[in-house]
Amino acid sequence: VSDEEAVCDNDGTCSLEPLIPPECQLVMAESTVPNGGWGVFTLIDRPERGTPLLYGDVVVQVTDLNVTYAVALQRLLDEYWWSAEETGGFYEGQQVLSSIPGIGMLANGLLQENNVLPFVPMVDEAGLTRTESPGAGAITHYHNYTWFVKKPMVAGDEILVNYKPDRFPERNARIQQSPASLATRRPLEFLRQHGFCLDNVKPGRSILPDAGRGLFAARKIRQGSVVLPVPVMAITDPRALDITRVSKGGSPVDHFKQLLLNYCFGHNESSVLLYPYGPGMHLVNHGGGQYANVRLEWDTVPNDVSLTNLTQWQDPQAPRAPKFLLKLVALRDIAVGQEILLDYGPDWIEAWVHHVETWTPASPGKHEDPYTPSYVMDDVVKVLRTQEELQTYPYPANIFTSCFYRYQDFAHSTHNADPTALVTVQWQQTRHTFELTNLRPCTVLERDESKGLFTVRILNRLGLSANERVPSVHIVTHVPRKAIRFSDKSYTTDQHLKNAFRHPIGLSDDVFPDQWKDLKVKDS
Ligand SMILES: C[S@@+](CC[C@H](N)C(=O)[O-])C[C@H]1O[C@@H](n2cnc3c(N)ncnc32)[C@H](O)[C@@H]1O
Repeated sequence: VSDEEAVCDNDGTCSLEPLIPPECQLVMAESTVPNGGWGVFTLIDRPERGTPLLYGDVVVQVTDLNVTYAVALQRLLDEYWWSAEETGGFYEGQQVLSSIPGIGMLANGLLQENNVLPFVPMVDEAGLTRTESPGAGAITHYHNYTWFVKKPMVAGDEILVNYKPDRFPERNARIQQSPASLATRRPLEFLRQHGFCLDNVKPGRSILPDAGRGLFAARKIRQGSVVLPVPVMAITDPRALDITRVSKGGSPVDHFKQLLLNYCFGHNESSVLLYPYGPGMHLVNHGGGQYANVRLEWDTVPNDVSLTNLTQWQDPQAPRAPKFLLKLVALRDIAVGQEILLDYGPDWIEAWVHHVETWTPASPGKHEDPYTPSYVMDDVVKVLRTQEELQTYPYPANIFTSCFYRYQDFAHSTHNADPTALVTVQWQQTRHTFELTNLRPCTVLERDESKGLFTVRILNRLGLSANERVPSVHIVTHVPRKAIRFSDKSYTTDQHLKNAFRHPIGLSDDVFPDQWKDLKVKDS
């Protein structure tokens, strides 16, 4: 097998280029974990703890999954999704799951053997405000979820993330939990020959109006070469991404689509959606005609997989789904810093044009009660208001305050047999205090201006485990400003806007497998 392929210049001159650019530092290749599917490997030594592995992942928050049709994404649910406790998405809805389609989905895990650790995602609307942009609510606000080296690695090592045993019972049952006997390193020659480079690109703010973030070339990319591998996972019924909100009386009040739909591939003659995973693809925007500089093509063609088989693979008991691998290929030379653009196809363009023509901005709200996202409040509000002050000077109705507080660190010392007793403790920072799972609603009772410290009342939120729930009135003193944040109330962020754009990316007719075109009108 050759590790070189012909790459051609615009004038038609062809030369042999290695498949992996010599500067490449991270690749996707077959995992060393038995039944592990794809894995991620470093091509360089990484001796320093705390250094970033790659650019950060986007996180897509999925709220209140449709229970009737969720079976159509059973594989994703069982094997690939993370708890919103990890990503801070828990306030988005009543039940929230986080998809981390970059390293979070691609890398494998071996219980405590992880060599990378993620740090909190950034959250912002990438300039697409609900009062100005038809793109508002069409992109995820959660991004730059970066994985950092936890244990020094040498070139060839597989990247392993931490799957908590209770998080992926199905996946953990599938993979062997015997790290001592497992070699999690591959020879560099193998990785260079069979791997796909993951760091040809990097994220940035798109050059296109209303598009949000985008993906850019991190090095010169030659015409015909692979920009990114794009493994995909099938969602066998698009209704799995329908959200039906039910009124208190029990009747449906709202039909809406999950934001995740905008990150899927689809075809108008098929009910199958393909959800890409691995870093990068989620940030590739649409550029039509001459603006497109990449196309998608199959690396591993799923020709022998019928729609029936595809549906059966959703069953967690069925053998592992076959690898469906697309790749983004450069249509021409792409210079460093150029945005990577893919033609999303005529259906997407038509839907977007219609959306822009019919879109109306969200009303800015009542004068005294304007909408302001929590991250803007965190930037601008320096003096936090007490409960008493809020009576006269309320915050915008869409936000509330949250505190980083790990009750289990104090539960022992504050235990009181009387569940109605008032308990007061002094805030202390422990090793895990600033993990997002410890963010919980709180109200500010007092402010000590001179010391910049606050006294707060700690409250409970959905999703907290029993040992994290405060039983009674729980007051914490000496809380620093950095431990208090603004949070958005459930269902108020842009991804819940009723007029937000929803449409999958179109896979072209020749790429979308014929055997999955179940909606195709048959020639008589
Ligand atoms: C796969 S995402 C691309 C990444 C996205 N821009 C982000 O910031 O997360 C697809 C969504 O990006 C936006 N988008 C992509 N191309 C666009 C374009 N040419 N013009 C406007 N919006 C675009 C649309 O909201 C679309 O549904």
